[in-house]
Amino acid sequence: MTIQWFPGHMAKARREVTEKLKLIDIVFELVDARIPASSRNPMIDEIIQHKPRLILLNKADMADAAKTKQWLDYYASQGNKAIAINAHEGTGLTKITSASKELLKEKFDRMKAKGIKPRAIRAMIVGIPNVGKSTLINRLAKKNIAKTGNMPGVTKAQQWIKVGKELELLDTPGILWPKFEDQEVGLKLALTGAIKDTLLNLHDISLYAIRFLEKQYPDRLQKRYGINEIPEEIVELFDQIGTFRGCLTSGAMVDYDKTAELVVREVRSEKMGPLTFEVPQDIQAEE
Ligand SMILES: Nc1nc2c(ncn2[C@@H]2O[C@H](COP(=O)(O)OP(=O)(O)OP(=O)(O)O)[C@@H](O)[C@H]2O)c(=O)[nH]1
Repeated sequence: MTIQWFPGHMAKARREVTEKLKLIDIVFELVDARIPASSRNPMIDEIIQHKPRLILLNKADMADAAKTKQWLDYYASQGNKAIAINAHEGTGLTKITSASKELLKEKFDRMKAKGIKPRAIRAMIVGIPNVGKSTLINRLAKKNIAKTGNMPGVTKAQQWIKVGKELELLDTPGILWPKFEDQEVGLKLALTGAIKDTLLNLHDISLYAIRFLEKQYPDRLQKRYGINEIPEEIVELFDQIGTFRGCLTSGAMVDYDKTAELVVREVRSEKMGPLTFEVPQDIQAEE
């Protein structure tokens, strides 16, 4: 599902997350490991304020492992705890509870010192559309969905999911909007499936993908499309790809629409191998 965001939707989404923050100890901020910066909500720090946060780099199976490591090191250097996960297969999920405990140690120690009975850590997942929130919730839930509607201050019944003995997760995630203002961010979001193709020109997306592969993973581009030497002219490159893969019109000319669609589909579908579209240096350069 991809939402069309308007100011009214954004305000409502923000309100819903803010409301639920009162119920939880920690936010699990889900981002796409292929675009950890571009898949964040631009106002996330302002929205969650000082609430402890665990960053989860999801879809790590589709990302370049060496670059995921760079991101994890970067977050650590910023004093943020982050974990790479694959919600689809369930990889990395066992670390979520231990990392949450570590982040909340002081708070829970203080509660203990005041004589408050130990309880499970309460968390909620937030993230932009399609980042894998429902997949993660379902993975963590297994069959342990418990209804606990009578918590103080809760008007609407909240469903809590028990994840082992030490963690409880709100069953509805906070859906926040992605960044829109930056053209490059938009292209990355489209390439990873976070926003609809129809919102951007398919040729622009494929051009971005090709330029990216040419720069970062030229060997994969060459191998996949039988290219000996990458030509300087992008049209020639499209011609070679289209010819190699049989994306032709009835008159045996290269069909650029089909070629663009093929490239975008293959970059998205892991046919090119795991890819990461941005590294921490990109955002550090902006800062
Ligand atoms: N390869 C891979 N795919 C994943 C992973 N997590 C989720 N997906 C896929 O990503 C797509 C979106 O996942 P959802 O769980 O529906 O995402 P969501 O954030 O709940 O989406 P919205 O309902 O739009 O907010 C689905 O096709 C999932 O199968 C992962 O770790 N690896």
